[in-house]
Amino acid sequence: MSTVPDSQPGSTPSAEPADGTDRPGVEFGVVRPPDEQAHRQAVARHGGLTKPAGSLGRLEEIGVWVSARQGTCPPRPFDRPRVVVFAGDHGIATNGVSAYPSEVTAQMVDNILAGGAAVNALAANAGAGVRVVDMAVDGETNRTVAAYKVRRSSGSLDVEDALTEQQALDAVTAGRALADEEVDSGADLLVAGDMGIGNTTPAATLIAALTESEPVAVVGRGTGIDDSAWMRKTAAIRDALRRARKVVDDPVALLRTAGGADLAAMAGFLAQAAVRRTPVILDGVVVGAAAMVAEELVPGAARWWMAGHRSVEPGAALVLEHLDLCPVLDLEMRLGEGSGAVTALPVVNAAIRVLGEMATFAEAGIDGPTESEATGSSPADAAD
Ligand SMILES: Cc1cc2ncn([C@H]3O[C@H](COP(=O)(O)O)[C@@H](O)[C@H]3O)c2cc1C
Ligand SMILES: O=C(O)c1cccnc1
Repeated sequence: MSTVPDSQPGSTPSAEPADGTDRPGVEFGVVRPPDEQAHRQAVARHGGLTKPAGSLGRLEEIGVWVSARQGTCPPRPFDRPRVVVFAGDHGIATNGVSAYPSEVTAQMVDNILAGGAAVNALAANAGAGVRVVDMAVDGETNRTVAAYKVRRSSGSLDVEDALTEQQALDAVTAGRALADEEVDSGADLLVAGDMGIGNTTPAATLIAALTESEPVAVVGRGTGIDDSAWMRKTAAIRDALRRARKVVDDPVALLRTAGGADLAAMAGFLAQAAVRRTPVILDGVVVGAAAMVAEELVPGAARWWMAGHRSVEPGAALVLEHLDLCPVLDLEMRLGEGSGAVTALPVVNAAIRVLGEMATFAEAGIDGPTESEATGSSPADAAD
């Protein structure tokens, strides 16, 4: 069991400035580190299992990672993994930065609700439940889905802030509440997904701002844009970045300026998952951008996240480097929705079963390594 008690669900937004600025902030509890004792036990257990030391490669590291987050060795199979897909439109989509029209966002929300999206199939394969929330869809969704809706479409970030101050706070607070709801309902692994035409433009802008990169280093083809759309998208990132760079030290202001309600809610969700000591598998470039802001909101949160995959979007590689994360998979995926994260989940489950179910040399009556072989280090020893 964990030696550190669980943090309580999030407090309400503070009426007082929380961040040294003259405006109200959103309060998060403290992020505690993963359990070191469980980590050590898991490394030791891996060393005694009936295989040459280190032979299961990164599968060993992943099992140890889960043990340390669950505070127990061997780790438990996940009981209730949950995906929350954050849907929202972006004004910038009308500039021709996506290969698809904004109407697809609302249509895809219905598709996810009907079980027909990629994330539904991949989550079913991994035994994960899927929920979709409308943070800023430019259309009507049902009352349950829209319970946390902040506005219809976030602003066009090339010429205006994506959100007002209050909307940015409301969206981060909504994400925090959603993580609390899921954890309080028994979720023991969380995944954030994205659905929103145009959302790779704000994602790229946030990544450029936080990694001090130029637009051409972060811009990607998103849904599959052609060269002229690529140029419009790069120009939009450049224009948004001029304003975003001025607020790069203030995560809520950054989300207000160059994010959007969906990205802000994802950031609150990922930060609160860490506060609640609930492991997360990150998805691609959009979730990655939100994760980078979440780490600014709540330093140390990234220790509770693993990278499910390396999206082909160039910004995704910058996120992985910035957060020092090594992806489980590299399948040339570029979809979003949480699809890369739930594709990685069966591998994570495999790592859990290996650590929990394999026999030790002693149990199986198998000779251990000779002394010279026993000195080799195993991937499971890797620093966490
Ligand atoms: C049918 C369809 C399903 C999707 N599922 C995720 N995305 C992904 O692609 C979009 C981001 O790319 P861009 O910035 O180029 O618009 C978002 O909707 C994202 O969730 C989809 C896109 C489409 C068209
Ligand atoms: O990596 C992602 O999250 C991604 C890539 C392309 C389009 N939408 C999302």
